[in-house]
Amino acid sequence: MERRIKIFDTTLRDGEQTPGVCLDMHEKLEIARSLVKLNVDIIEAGFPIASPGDFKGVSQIAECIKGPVIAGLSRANKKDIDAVVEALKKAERPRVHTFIATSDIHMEYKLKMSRDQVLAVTEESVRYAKQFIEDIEFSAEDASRSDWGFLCQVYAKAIAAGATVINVPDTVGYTTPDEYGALIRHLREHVPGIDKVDISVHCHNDLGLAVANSLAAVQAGATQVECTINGLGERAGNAALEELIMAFYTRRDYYNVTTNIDTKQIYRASTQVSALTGVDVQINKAIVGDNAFAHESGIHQHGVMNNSLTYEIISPEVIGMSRNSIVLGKHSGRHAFEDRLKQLDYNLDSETVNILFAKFKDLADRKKVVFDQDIVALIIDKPSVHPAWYRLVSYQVVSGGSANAATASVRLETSNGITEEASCGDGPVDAVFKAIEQAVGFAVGLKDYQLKAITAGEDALGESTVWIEYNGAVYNGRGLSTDVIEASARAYVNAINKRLTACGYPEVRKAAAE
Ligand SMILES: CC(=O)SCCNC(=O)CCNC(=O)[C@H](O)C(C)(C)COP(=O)(O)OP(=O)(O)OC[C@H]1O[C@@H](n2cnc3c(N)ncnc32)[C@H](O)[C@@H]1OP(=O)(O)O
Ligand SMILES: CC(C)C(=O)C(=O)O
Repeated sequence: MERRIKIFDTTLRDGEQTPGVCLDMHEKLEIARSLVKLNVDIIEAGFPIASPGDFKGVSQIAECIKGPVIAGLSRANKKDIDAVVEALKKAERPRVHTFIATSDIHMEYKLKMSRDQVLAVTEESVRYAKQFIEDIEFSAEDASRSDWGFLCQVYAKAIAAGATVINVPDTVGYTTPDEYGALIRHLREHVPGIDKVDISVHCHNDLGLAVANSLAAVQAGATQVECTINGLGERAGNAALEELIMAFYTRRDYYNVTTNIDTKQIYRASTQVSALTGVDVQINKAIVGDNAFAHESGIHQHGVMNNSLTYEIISPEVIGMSRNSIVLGKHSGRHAFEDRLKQLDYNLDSETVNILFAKFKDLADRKKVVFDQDIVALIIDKPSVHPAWYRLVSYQVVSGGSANAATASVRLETSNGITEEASCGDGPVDAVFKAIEQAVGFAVGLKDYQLKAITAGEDALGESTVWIEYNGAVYNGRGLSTDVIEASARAYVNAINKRLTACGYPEVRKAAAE
């Protein structure tokens, strides 16, 4: 009989640990809603003790998102556990996820604790959390590099103290499929009470083995898999949700397991997470990369024309990707546009549809064909996601001549009216950024800048992502336009708005004045 594997999504916690990724509360809620559509079993919403923003993100998700279990991460101490319990107060199905490292190297150099101390802290923290919340997940950080005998003792203590899930992380992506499978089997044979709890796996991708290791663990009896959309996460990332799910789906004959995931939501979730985090999906990425269903060579094309199964093991419709990518143009009407939104599974209120339709018409005027990706980009770019402090009204640039010098002027709208500034720069984008910086009146702290085309063709929609840094925190902004300078300016203003929303205007002004 097929076993059902629980899917624990940690895009909003471990995924957010991806360098350069910083999601605000609105973005976290948008992603959480997509995770509900995907039908994941557990959403790890964040690490509440980490920052007030993280706390707020977890509590908002706990309040607004119904259906999946909502988990919050804590170290193995009372202060962290209290923060999780408080943040999850309004959750329908709360879970405390507490962890402590068990490898000799982590215990000696990081925690400076003996094995006996770690055993005692494991028991205390699980017992403490259990007073408030029934569902407790315990993780032995760096489990794959821990002594197996000691690991069995730690998990036995956690289960005796009330853990409902024990997680076996490959924290540094060190293990191999055979070794990890053997570890899971060893735990199943040697940890008292393990048959009463879920066995979870959490794999990092440092050697590119996160998905392979997770699959081997499932074959060895793991019942829950932790993963992220697009494989985001600390360093090389975590096991990618879309790869795991499609491996289970496509090779059901081999793995003999099922999940509750609605595979048709995969492409949408991947696109959304990529846009909101500013982390591109590599073109040859399995399942969701641009080339995943592209056939370049003649022999392959010939085979696919005769029968797509010759070279396609998954059909793109299964992950919610439309085969017919040319859809709408400037002569399309509102009915066709609304119909397309529904096909893409966006059920938006009529006011949002009105705004999007106007943007679509504007885009269609500048672009011959509007692809599904363009429409999704417009939806993700919708203004309600971030309260705007500044709005780009217009800009002008003169560039060329010696040493790429350029001058730019910008007009920004604020609640106090219009502000206008001009500046020189090292090229048009630099000049526009400097003019915007002058208009807002404080040092913005540009950290990184990226520009890409959403679809192919000379009239493609350009997408710019800008990362700025303030007080150690990084904020990313995104801008869309068929004009790449305008896209860049919009992204810059968007990042500034996010930074102001996170830390408030007066504080920024004060810091700039000091
Ligand atoms: C493998 C993982 O992905 S684990 C999750 C990693 N994620 C993050 O760290 C992101 C969020 N982290 C943070 O914001 C901060 O690190 C905080 C708020 C958690 C802690 O900040 P600080 O108090 O400034 O401590 P700092 O991060 O410098 O050091 C970690 C401390 O926690 C201790 N610690 C680490 N893991 C654990 C644990 N599981 N249980 C108990 N204590 C722990 C360390 O020994 C160190 O203690 P010390 O201050 O007594 O030396
Ligand atoms: C907290 C644990 C699960 C973790 O993220 C890791 O070990 O990688």
